[in-house]
Amino acid sequence: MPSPTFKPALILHGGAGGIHRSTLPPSLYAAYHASLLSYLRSTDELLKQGATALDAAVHAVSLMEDDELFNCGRGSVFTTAGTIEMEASVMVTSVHPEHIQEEQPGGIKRGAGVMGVKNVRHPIQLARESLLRTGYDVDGIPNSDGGNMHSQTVGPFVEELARDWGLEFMPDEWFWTQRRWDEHLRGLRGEKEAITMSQGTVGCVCLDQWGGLAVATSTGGLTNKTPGRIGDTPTLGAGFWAEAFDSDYQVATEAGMAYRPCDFGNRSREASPTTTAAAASRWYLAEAQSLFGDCLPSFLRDAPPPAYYTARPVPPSSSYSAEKQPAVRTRRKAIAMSGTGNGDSFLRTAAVRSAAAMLRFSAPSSSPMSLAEAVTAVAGPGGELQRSAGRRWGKTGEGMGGIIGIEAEAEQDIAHSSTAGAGPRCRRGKVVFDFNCGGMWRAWKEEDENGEEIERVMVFRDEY
Ligand SMILES: NC(=O)C[C@H](N)C(=O)O
Repeated sequence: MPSPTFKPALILHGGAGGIHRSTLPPSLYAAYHASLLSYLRSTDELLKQGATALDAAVHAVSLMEDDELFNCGRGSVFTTAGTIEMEASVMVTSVHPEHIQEEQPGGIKRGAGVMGVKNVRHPIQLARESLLRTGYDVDGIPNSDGGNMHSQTVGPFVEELARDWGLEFMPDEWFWTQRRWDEHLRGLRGEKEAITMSQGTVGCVCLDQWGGLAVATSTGGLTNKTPGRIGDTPTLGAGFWAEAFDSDYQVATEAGMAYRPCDFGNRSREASPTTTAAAASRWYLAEAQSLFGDCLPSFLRDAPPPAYYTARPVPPSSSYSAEKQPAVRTRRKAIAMSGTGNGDSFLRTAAVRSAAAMLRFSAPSSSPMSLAEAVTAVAGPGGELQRSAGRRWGKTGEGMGGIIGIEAEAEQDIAHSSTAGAGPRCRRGKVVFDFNCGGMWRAWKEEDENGEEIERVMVFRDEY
């Protein structure tokens, strides 16, 4: 286990949709606010006591599954047939490369989704068990945990597993709520909702003290969905995602090396061009050109360096003195996201993995994207989700939604530096979110740059 050097961070969402000031009564706002604040605080407390990101995120979502305000667990919406079919998922990653594979709970499978679930009180706990029980240990030796290596499993088969694994079951009446039933009936009659809360999926993203990130998401789906419909919530890359990647780069200057601080893509603190990865690629290309000259194929001999992601370049040859050798920095980034909204649109756009890919493949370049920018590009106003609705935007609910996430970063010297192996330098996570519709219920906690704790609960862009 790496040392506990990260400041925990977390964000919850309680759904996004056509929520407007004029139709949101103060009493309903107060109820959501109180629930979200209390779950935020108890989850934060767990993280501070040393819980893993996975356990903390599952804790938060379990609380929301019991709270009928939210569209998950008790309080789930109904299908056209008047049944409840729930979906949930979890995924983990870590800022530490060795942590994810070897030691982080869930590191083997990384992500798991369950769908078409009935009567399981906490579908999120079923998703957690599905993640942790793999049938094998990290070395591939079979064990008897009763699990398998599948990433997605469906009811009623997954309910059998839930029984075997000792999860709690509840009768239909537990899940039935008047509010959702009325919504179901109004929907069948073709009446419009004043507040389209049926999109109230819940999600939680946590960063723990060890640099572990986890996302947990749970939903009843969309009001009056067709029985058997599978949404984005249990589908990897559509409604949830977590991944980590190295953006290695070399820093070489005449005088030695330059250090680029961890900046989460904040343009106002952008490093100078001489310290960017693009500069490093140029440096390597120049080296290759001078060493191999005409032996290089013409596209490499004459071409400018690529602006896209490249594999880690080989360190320079031994003909260079120690002073002139560049420092090799590894900036490892870990991200996790949870989406909420029209799941069919999230599926069609592979929404959260698209955001992750934007970030991953824009680095290292002279202008790597931050997670905030990628989330906005997908779920912000005018973003990929909204565009995917075409002329149906605003009419069918298509494209509507929001995404929450956390980006964490650690920077290490891995060669040619007196601090090589000194461990990660940056130990904060950055909470991000955006949405393209009236509102998104969300609550978050993080540390600002001065170490001050920020605690917020909001639904609109501005305070209620
Ligand atoms: N409430 C939601 O966010 C709905 C969910 N994304 C779905 O389409 O199943």
